[in-house]
Amino acid sequence: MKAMIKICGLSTPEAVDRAAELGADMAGFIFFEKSPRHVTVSTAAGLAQQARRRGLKTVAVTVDMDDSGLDEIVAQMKPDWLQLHGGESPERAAELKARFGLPVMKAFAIREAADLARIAPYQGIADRFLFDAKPPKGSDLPGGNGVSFDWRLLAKLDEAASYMLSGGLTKDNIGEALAISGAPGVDVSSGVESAPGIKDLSMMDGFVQAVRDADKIRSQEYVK
Ligand SMILES: O=C(O)c1ccccc1N[C@@H]1O[C@H](COP(=O)(O)O)[C@@H](O)[C@H]1O
Repeated sequence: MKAMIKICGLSTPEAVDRAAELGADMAGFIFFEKSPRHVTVSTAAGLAQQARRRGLKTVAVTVDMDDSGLDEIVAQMKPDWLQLHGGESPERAAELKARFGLPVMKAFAIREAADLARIAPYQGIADRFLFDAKPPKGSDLPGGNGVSFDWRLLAKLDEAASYMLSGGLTKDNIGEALAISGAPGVDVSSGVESAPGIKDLSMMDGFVQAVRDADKIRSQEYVK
């Protein structure tokens, strides 16, 4: 089984190129001003065009954004996906899906089993779920905190569930994270950075290689 890979918080042409060369599936661009990964709409539009040309699906990462902000992003960046990383209700997610005709990835902050129950009203609305850790106390960021949660919680999810695992993933823990969770996809941001917001190309290499190594182990286990 080949895990889908999303590399998030890209902000330079070099990092977009490397994500494509490495065979990542999705490139995420952050629209959240407090984030060290925040990009302007015009920067994201240029990088997304480059990413699309190189075969990556592009994701606009937004947090409880209003209609006018979203209109501008969708018109200029033309994302393939909308990631909703705030407290967007099922009704809001459905409204945005219909408004833009785009698939929606809804993020959930997970600490305990009860947090996973919150996905129920989004079934049939969200095209994919994204499971991230709850932000640490005092953090200004709803995501991109480099914090993990207990991956065992995901092992009980329906095998057909479309989701990505995120939160504190690195080349050193991704093998274990995939083995424990069985996640069909992974999303990384700070785990491939040398400093907040600065993507490190060799860390990107290491992360993708570690995912592919884990894929091999998973497919051998499947054959057994
Ligand atoms: O990365 C950010 O700064 C960010 C800001 C606002 C919403 C979401 C954000 N990132 C998401 O967080 C996870 C990755 O976190 P980590 O750094 O690997 O722990 C991923 O889903 C990003 O889309």
